[in-house]
Amino acid sequence: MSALTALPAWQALSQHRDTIESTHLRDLFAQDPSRAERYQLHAAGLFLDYAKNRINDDTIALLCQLARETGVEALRDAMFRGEVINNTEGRPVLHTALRYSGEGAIQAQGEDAAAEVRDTLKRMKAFVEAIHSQSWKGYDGDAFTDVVSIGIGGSFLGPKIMSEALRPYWRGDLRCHFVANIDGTALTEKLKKLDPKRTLILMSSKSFTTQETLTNTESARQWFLDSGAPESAIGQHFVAVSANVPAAEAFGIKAENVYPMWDWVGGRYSLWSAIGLPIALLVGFDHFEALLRGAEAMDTHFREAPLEQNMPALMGLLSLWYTNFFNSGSQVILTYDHYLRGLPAYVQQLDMESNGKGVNKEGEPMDCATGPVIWGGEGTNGQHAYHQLLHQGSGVIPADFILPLQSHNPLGRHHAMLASNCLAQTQALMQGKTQAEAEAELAGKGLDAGALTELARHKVMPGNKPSNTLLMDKLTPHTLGALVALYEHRTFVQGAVWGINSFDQWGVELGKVLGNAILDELESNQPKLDQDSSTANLIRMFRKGQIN
Ligand SMILES: O=P(O)(O)OC[C@H]1O[C@](O)(CO)[C@@H](O)[C@@H]1O
Repeated sequence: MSALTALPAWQALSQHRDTIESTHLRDLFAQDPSRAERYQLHAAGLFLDYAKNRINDDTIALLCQLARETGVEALRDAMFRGEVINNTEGRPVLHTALRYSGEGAIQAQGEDAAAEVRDTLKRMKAFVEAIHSQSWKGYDGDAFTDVVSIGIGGSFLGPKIMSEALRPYWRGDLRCHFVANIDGTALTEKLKKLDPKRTLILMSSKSFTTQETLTNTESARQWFLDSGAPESAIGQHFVAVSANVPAAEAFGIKAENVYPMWDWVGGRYSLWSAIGLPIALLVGFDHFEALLRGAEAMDTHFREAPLEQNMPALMGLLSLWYTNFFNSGSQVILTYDHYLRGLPAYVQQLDMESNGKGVNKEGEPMDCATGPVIWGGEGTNGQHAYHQLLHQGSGVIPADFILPLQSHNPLGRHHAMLASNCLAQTQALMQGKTQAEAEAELAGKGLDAGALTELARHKVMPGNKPSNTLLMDKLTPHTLGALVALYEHRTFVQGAVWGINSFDQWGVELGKVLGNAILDELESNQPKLDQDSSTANLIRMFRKGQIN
């Protein structure tokens, strides 16, 4: 047993689970009419109803005790102070500094991170306004109409998904096209519709070493030059965001066109930095700042609210409750808003790259599960597909339902219908359907008693399936910022309890190294194949371009 699973709170939760297991959620609601009032929270413009979780007051008390025994609050405070909590890379973790609007300093290994952020925001603002006012134009005097944003992972998902989420706020004078994959089709399909004279290429790579991003940018440069643009025009059309300014300059991007990133911001936490420039270009700098303020409001709440009333802490602890005490290997995020359809993929990267770890900070193997599989999609589409498994599958898959109360596109009864589906799903998962209810539904349909009982068995839904419901008045830059920061901190809380480093990603680095070695073999004519027999055979086929 590890120090973690031996903790008094962990042990108490293991026993408490049996108490909870013996009571159906439906009965918990029946026994306590005030349940919804007791298990709800407001923070930073968001409302969380967590009453449909398999919990009682003891569960919350024990989960908060576990957080205290594992030092979650101390680690949180150390993160905000800029201490080196990413121990394997020797770095502070300061994405919260990116949205800090105070005047004070935040020390990050001898630098004032807050001052650097303020300077960068000023530069970003000037850049965005120059493009919008058309004081910065293409080399032939044309205003920019299109931006191609090249980046991958955290340098892609945040800007893309948040831009989609803020579509109602787009200015309308610029389009943005996101290219991440090394698959040449991705870039080719985007570029073939664009006019190089009116296109700005925005390349985002914290490390400036990522194969996909470097290769896509090189190909975009070639496309630009092949169109007849002079080499001297590169400076007007290519901008980069990177923590590696010398490498960006060596690549041919002018120093004044390189916007900084810092080692103390993880890629998957970086949309608040210059990595978010595509968002600012699409919605304008005021809305980008509102996004930062929403995140900052959630930071303040996370920092100040006691654990029992702390939205990210409670969501993180509830997630851990199911992962570690109910063996739920996955969790689903269901957004009832078309603009938020990308959020599950965003949280998937955020959570799985952060908490997909098998050893703790000391490098010792974990003896309990860590990061669950995160997946999801937009309602109501999923109701006609994978919700079947949520309702009648054999495991427990906790769900987060997210619903803005007002639509940006009020259209007849659409929004009420959308909301009714969202609420009905949370209710159906919680209540389920008993054998008696299923039989009552079938009565009068002309079935004999045996057939009726048998068919009813297929219609039984166990219920007792937990969910959170997150509401906001409307999806705005502010509420979106708060929502994303909520998931960031929820991820942090789980990693802190598990005692893992949520801020490195050695697993994804392995693929990069092996990929380069195999690339050399694919492009070589030498028969030498220093690979296992399966990989060697696949390489041979690629060299031939034929499967036979
Ligand atoms: O911004 P970079 O350095 O190009 O990295 C892109 C992405 O690659 C990763 O390192 C892993 O593939 C992510 O963490 C990161 O967001």
